[in-house]
Amino acid sequence: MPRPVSDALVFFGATGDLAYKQIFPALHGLVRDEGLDVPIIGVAKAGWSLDQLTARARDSLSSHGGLDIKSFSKLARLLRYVDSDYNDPSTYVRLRQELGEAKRPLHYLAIPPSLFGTVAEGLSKLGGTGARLVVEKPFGHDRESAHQLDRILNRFFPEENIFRIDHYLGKEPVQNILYTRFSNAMFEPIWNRVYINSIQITMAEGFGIEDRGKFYDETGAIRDVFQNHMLQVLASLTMDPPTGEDCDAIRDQKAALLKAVRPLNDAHIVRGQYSGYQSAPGVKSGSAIETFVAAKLFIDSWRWADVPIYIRAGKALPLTAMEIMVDFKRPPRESFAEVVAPASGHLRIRIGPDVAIALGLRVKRPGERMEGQDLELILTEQESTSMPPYQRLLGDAMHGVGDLFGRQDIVDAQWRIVEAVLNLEAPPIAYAQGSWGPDETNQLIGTDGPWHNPKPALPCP
Ligand SMILES: NC(=O)C1=CN([C@@H]2O[C@H](COP(=O)(O)OP(=O)(O)OC[C@H]3O[C@@H](n4cnc5c(N)ncnc54)[C@H](OP(=O)(O)O)[C@@H]3O)[C@@H](O)[C@H]2O)C=CC1
Ligand SMILES: O=C1O[C@H](COP(=O)(O)O)[C@@H](O)[C@H](O)[C@H]1O
Repeated sequence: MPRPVSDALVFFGATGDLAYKQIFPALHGLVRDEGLDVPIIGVAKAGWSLDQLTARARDSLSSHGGLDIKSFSKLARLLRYVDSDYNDPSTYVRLRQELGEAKRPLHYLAIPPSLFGTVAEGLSKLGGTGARLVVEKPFGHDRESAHQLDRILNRFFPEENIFRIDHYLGKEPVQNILYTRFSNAMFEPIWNRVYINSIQITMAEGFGIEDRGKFYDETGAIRDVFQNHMLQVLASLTMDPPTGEDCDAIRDQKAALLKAVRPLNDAHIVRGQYSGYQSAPGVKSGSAIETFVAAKLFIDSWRWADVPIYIRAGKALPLTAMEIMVDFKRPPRESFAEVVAPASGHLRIRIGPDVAIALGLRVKRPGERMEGQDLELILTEQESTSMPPYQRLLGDAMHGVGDLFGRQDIVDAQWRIVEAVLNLEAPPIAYAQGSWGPDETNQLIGTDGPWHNPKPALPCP
């Protein structure tokens, strides 16, 4: 049965980094492509006016995603602003006034996670039924606080109206991992411990924490991207095929997979902090927050037993790119008496900034001798021109469609994996900005290495 469409969109965190980089472009896209025509209300406490918020939206579009004058004027007409502290009860009274006739608003919490509970409680006093709540990651600060947060949210919102957003699930190339695996019968027979040696997933960011010091210094790389984005990508890559077609078919298999991932311990993790991090505004001096994490994981299942999976994510690395490398085993003996480079046979999946799926093969070099070379067959390569993830996900949430959002048991399984490494006593290891993180990551990968370092994006033709 079609669900009613939300009749207003409220976004908390209107002056923040996420709003600037992603939310304004998504709202602009929804107005331009999907005719979004409801009040859009930003809430923050910067002391801004509506004109300042509109100017910020214009600036955001010029730098991220492009400004279409007609759509922007419509967006500007729909835009409202409430400047108030989320801890102040009058914020919600003023919000109710701005909502006017709207009865089924979508509230999007793009704010520090420590405020999710306070805002959800404030919203519950607005009255009416049918309001939806979109909650950003990280969902909670650890496993226990995620349970507590669930209890709070479930007190005020029915489960079907809660949308736990992880924008990686809205990324076209992440959806394509599942699509390619399960739409080509050739992959399933080799997608296991018999044929796969190891897997590497790297999320590299060529920039630091910029002006997000306050948020980041309460969060760190494990909570910011590893517990959510990276483990979601891992689940898409390694889960069993979905059975059934309802919206939980994929999520059920992801939950089963994540529950089989062995929890991390300190022997299987390297935490790093880039030099200079502690002088960023908002960061405490002596901070032990990690800006880099590398981990070795195992999945305790028949399919994946003993296959090491290496995940790395960090800021201030040499470039911005996300790539997966699935390293296939060599044949049981080398028939041509050659020394073959590591990862000669592989599947390389590039998630961003450009997109590619490439099959690495060893083929004969032309000539008289049976001598080979490593080549890549690029299966798909395209510029990322698809719908931006936040546009896709906010559009879905407005329509009450939850397929691409997290679920309570999945979030819990993700926290379970990282729980023991969230508060390690050993401080993070310093690494130079522009390097690939601490040298200790090479010991972590050992003979399963070397690490596959993604290359810069190819220039557009
Ligand atoms: N930035 C990113 O690239 C991404 C961020 N996210 C998630 O989005 C969320 C927000 O992150 P980000 O935008 O980077 O954070 P920022 O610190 O940049 O923004 C926080 C926002 O919350 C507002 N705020 C904080 N405290 C209060 C308060 N007491 N009352 C009113 N407003 C308040 C701030 O308003 P004011 O400026 O007025 O203080 C600001 O608008 C996080 O959960 C993060 O995990 C998810 C994906 C990507
Ligand atoms: O959630 C977050 O994601 C971004 C990276 O997102 P991407 O789509 O650009 O890969 C990261 O920079 C940020 O720290 C984190 O909060």
